[in-house]
Amino acid sequence: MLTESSSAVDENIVYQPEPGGETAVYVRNACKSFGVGKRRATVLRNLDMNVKKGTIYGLLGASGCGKTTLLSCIVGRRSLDSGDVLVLGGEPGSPESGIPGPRVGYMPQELALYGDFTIKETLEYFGRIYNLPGEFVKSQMEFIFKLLDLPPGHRYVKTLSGGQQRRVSFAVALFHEPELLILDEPTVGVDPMLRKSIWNHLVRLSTDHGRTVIITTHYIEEARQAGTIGLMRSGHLLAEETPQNLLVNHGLRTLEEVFLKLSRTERAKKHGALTASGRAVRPTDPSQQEDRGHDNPAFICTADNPDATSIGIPNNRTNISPSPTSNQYWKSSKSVLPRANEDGIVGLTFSPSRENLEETTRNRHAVRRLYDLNVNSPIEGFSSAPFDSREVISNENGLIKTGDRSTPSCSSASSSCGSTEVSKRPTKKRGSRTFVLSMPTAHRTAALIRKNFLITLRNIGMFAFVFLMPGLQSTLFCLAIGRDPTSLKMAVVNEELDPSVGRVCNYTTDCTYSMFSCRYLRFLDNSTIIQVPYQSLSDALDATLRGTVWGVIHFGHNFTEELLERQINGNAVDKETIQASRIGITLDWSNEQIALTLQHRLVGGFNDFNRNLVTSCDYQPVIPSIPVEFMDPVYGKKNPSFTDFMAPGIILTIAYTQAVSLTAAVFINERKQGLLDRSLVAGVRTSEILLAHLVTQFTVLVFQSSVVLLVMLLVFKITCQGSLALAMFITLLQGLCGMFYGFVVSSLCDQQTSALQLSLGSFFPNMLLSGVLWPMEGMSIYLRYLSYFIPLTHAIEALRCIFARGWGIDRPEVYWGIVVNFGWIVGLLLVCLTVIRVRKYTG
Ligand SMILES: Nc1ncnc2c1ncn2[C@@H]1O[C@H](COP(=O)(O)OP(=O)(O)OP(=O)(O)O)[C@@H](O)[C@H]1O
Repeated sequence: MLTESSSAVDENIVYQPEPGGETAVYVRNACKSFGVGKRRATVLRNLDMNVKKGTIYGLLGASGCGKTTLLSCIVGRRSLDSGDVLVLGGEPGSPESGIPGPRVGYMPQELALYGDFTIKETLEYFGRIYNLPGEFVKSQMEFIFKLLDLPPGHRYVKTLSGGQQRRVSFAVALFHEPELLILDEPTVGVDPMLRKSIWNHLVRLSTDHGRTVIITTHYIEEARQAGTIGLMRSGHLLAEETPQNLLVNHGLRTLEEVFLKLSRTERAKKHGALTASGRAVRPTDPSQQEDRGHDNPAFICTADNPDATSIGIPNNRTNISPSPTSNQYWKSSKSVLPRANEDGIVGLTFSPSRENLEETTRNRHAVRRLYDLNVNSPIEGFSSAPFDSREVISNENGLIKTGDRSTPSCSSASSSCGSTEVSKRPTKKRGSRTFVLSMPTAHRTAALIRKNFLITLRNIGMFAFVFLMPGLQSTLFCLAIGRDPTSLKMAVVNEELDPSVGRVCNYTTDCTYSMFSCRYLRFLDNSTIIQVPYQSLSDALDATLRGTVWGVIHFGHNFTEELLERQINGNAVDKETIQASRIGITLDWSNEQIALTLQHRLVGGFNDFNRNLVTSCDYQPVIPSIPVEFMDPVYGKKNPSFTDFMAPGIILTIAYTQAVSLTAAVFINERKQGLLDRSLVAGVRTSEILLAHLVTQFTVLVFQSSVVLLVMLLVFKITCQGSLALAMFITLLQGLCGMFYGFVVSSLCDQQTSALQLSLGSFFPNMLLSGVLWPMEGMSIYLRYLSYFIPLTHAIEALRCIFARGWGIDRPEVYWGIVVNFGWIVGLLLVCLTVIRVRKYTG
């Protein structure tokens, strides 16, 4: 373990570069653009960088000049459009390099910490990721807490101040004592005293322990303690020198003055070049140039000999850092022999002709061997990776060229770095080296699972969403959906009533033929219909128009007599009698469900009244019924509830949407906060992240599905005729399908808002077309075909068959629900992996 007392460090210690150092990070002709078409902005343009092992490299430059982009390419989180990066002897992502893995400590610009972790838990988490021994973790924690003056370990990260949080983030990068530290602005928000102590520690790490540090900072003067300084502007380095050399060579007192001078000189050169070439002179305000996407024609790099291509290789044995401003590359057209120039660069130049093809290929191998000797790769059998990018390119004419490394290759025509033919990376399949779904390791997967559970349980919002929401949703569904409406006011206009002649309501149940209106009203369900008496039909209709009541029940003056007449004389009665014997009902049909309920109750009430009357008069109760009888149903109940119909769809929708939103939220949050990048750079694999989330999500799903089924089946007595285990299995599968859709959403969206839009945008078509709300048989035939392609449709049908019909897995309706769900899971996983892969190489 590194200790603070390992070297007596003066507060104003200045780093002296170690002679004969090896290369830790090597960047050549790095080009990187963002966006497409007119919005394409070139951020790195033919950038060269050489970081020697055991040194501190201060990367300085104005905001937006591309520092973070460069670091993200170095740590393998982004890919260059063209050019090469070697880290600790290999391309980031290749097995030869230290990235991803414990050889590198990365502090991203974002905080990249879990707010719901304590400081101690944060360090322990990364200790588990790196598989550090417990004793080491303990002692290292003591040391780091002292060194960085961290608050007590039990404090939650989210409760710390901004500066304290950055120190914790810095502690994470230092914790496992990596060979290479990559720190993106570690001293922002840190007080001057602590800043000094951080720098002193970095110096100690490099001088006493041979660690390499790349650090970006806005505080230019603090970088005096660095061994080398790279002054960056508009995507390339203005200078790469020791601070002392920069000050002495330019005869200035501060690095800030040197930076300004170099910037002005470059601007003047560009200005001159542009004016001399007769082209329009662009504004020379540096800020304008920084922000314009750096597509300044002044960066156009032209080859001395456009027909020739050349390769420049650092010769570390001579230990001279190539400076992009100096004549760093040696060139000689038509030569095929490697030669070293005065800057220690070994160069080869090839003529790209058909005849030279064989020779060219031979020379490539020669160069590779030379490179192996010169780069001091610690890896035996150093792969062809560094040279693949320079490999021969077969163009459409069958001609072969090598990538031109001796001359900057920013494109002139398209203003885009690396867009010329020679600077493309043709033969190497970049994806194959970095995107491998390799086998997960136990320690990292366990650390990730533990972290997932801790976050879920600690965050109150998350906890409520995960554990309380499904129960609440299903309870609300059962309480709010499918129940019959109650307390519906109906106006009753009973002209039969006339107390002056003794026509009052009696409550007889005998075979009495009087006041049938009152007798009928007694059979109306009081919980559904509230009878409100009105004196006149016009008043009652007026009340309906005003929305005071849902309709009117009207009895004529001689209702009882006319009804008897109609029943006794049957077909012989006249039209007037028929009209006077009817109960006139006028309903407000603006609400179909309410009107249907009233209709059902009013007709049912008449049937009950009729049955009661004929029974009391000793007739057969079936006499007044229509001669159509519904026998016992084959499946389901005679009086089915709409809740029963909707329940399967709601259960699956809850499982699906919960999984989508949880997965998308977790991943977008992690990526936005830089947590995903930090974990991936630390060596966590995509397969481990997926597996850990799968385990966490599956556990959550089992809980959620159990709660939903419990609430629906046990508390609200939703009918389930079939196997509960099968129902549970389909519900879990649907949840997994939602989880994989959540992966797709999170891989496509960078922001929570766009994820929300995508999730909600797909939620409604899913819900409307899958038959949750209405039978699919009610849809047009074309829409029905579309709905078969929705993940919920078959699963809902399967669950309905289990619930209502008690069918098992032997039925096609049930097993199709399972098969289609599996298909969706596989399909969504493939989409997600493709999106991640595409975005890695375009972002
Ligand atoms: N994903 C992206 N898509 C489009 N443009 C991007 C993206 N990432 C960075 N950029 C642009 O690239 C340029 C360089 O950004 P970068 O973050 O590398 O700058 P920087 O030097 O680190 O700045 P700072 O010191 O402020 O952090 C900026 O103009 C930025 O807007």
